[in-house]
Amino acid sequence: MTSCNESVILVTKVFKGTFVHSTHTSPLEILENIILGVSEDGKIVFIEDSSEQENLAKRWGFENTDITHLKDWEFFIPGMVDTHIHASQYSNMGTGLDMSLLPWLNTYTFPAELKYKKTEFAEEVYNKVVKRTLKNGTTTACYFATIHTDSTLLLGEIADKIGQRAFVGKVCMDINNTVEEYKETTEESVEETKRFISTLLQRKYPQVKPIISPRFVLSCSDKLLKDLGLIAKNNDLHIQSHISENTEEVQIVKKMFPDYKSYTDVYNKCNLLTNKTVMAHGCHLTDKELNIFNQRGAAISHCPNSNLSLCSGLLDVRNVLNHKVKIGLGTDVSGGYSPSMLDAMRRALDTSKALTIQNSGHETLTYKEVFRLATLGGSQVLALEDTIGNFEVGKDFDAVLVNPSIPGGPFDVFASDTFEAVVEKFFYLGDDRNMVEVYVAGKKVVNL
Ligand SMILES: Nc1nc2[nH]cnc2c(=O)[nH]1
Ligand SMILES: [Zn+2]
Repeated sequence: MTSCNESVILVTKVFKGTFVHSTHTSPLEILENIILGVSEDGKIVFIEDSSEQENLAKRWGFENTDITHLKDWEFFIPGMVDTHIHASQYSNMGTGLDMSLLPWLNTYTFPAELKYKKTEFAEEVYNKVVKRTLKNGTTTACYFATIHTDSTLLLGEIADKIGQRAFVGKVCMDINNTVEEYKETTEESVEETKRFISTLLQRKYPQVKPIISPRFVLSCSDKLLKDLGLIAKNNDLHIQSHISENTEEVQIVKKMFPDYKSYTDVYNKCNLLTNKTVMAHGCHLTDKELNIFNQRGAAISHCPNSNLSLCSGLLDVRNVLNHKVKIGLGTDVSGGYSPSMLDAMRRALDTSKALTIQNSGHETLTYKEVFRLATLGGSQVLALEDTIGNFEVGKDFDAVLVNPSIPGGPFDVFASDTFEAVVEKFFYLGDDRNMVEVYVAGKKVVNL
């Protein structure tokens, strides 16, 4: 296929069928009878009503035989964005959820992360986590790895090779009083972070970028936090950490940092709260702290499976939205036991319904809203809204082809169903068996 007058843009893929996505004004749009074109470099060139097919074919130089027709009931959704996942905890996923956060970290998680000193171990797990999440429709993942630079670089290499869009973070921690081997000196942490960033950036992966990753306040000295804030500022980098996940953690932070006004104030004063920051959890943030998030343009990753599994808290997403703070969803593997963003959507709904049980005045989230959180919301959280999140001309084609009636699939579709009912069933009941193709920047990275 060639283009004519727009000679520099080559349309290499054309799909015809139904597209389901979110916009700022509508959490769920079902666009039927659509024709969408993707350029050689993976960008959406047009998305129009199929009645425009002939005009588009002339303008962009494609033939009828170049068009891929979606089958009955099939639809595309935007690739989902996991705004918080620990790649290194994937080997523990589905185990050890019988404790609250701090004992869980000391008993299961730090010993597990220590194993990534060996790059052979990292290689096996990181290949598996990237493949598993992609197969579940996560086209963008924001990963924590471990303190080990070489293993973390390997995670970046693997995400690039397999084709997932990713932020990759070398964990920074210079405090660990329980698993003493699993920490760095302050200098090591800073120097290795610099090495990690410069090496990863030199590799010029198109979709894999570094992210500054102080573990959380309880694992980092004041000096380390400040130095990392400076590195992020000087290099205009993304930042991720954890905040106000559990009440015990919040109390200890208060005691450790009596001169700061709040947990949020600690990160803020260290230059770690920017419009490229994503903080996981935030279950116990006050309205004052949410206002600081809003002012700084910082975002929250809501990790409802983890919040329930570790009995951390119930984040009031409606209140976060009312404060105009950017918010998306995270699996938080392995505090969360599922690698699936569909699960994150369902647990976000469960959490919102639990809040409604406690307070009938609470405005429950809808299934459409949690879909928006998993896609467009996630793109905002990672400051990628101009690149991904929904089907708009100029954005990259990150997409999942859903076949709701796949033989042997997890639910049934009836001839009497409306299209919207089938989309809703997929969100509540679907799984990776329904995700028959996955695209990142126009490239097919999963094919059943
Ligand atoms: N859920 C979760 N919370 C944390 N807080 C600090 N580290 C972690 C972690 O690995 N998982
Ligand atoms: Zn986490």
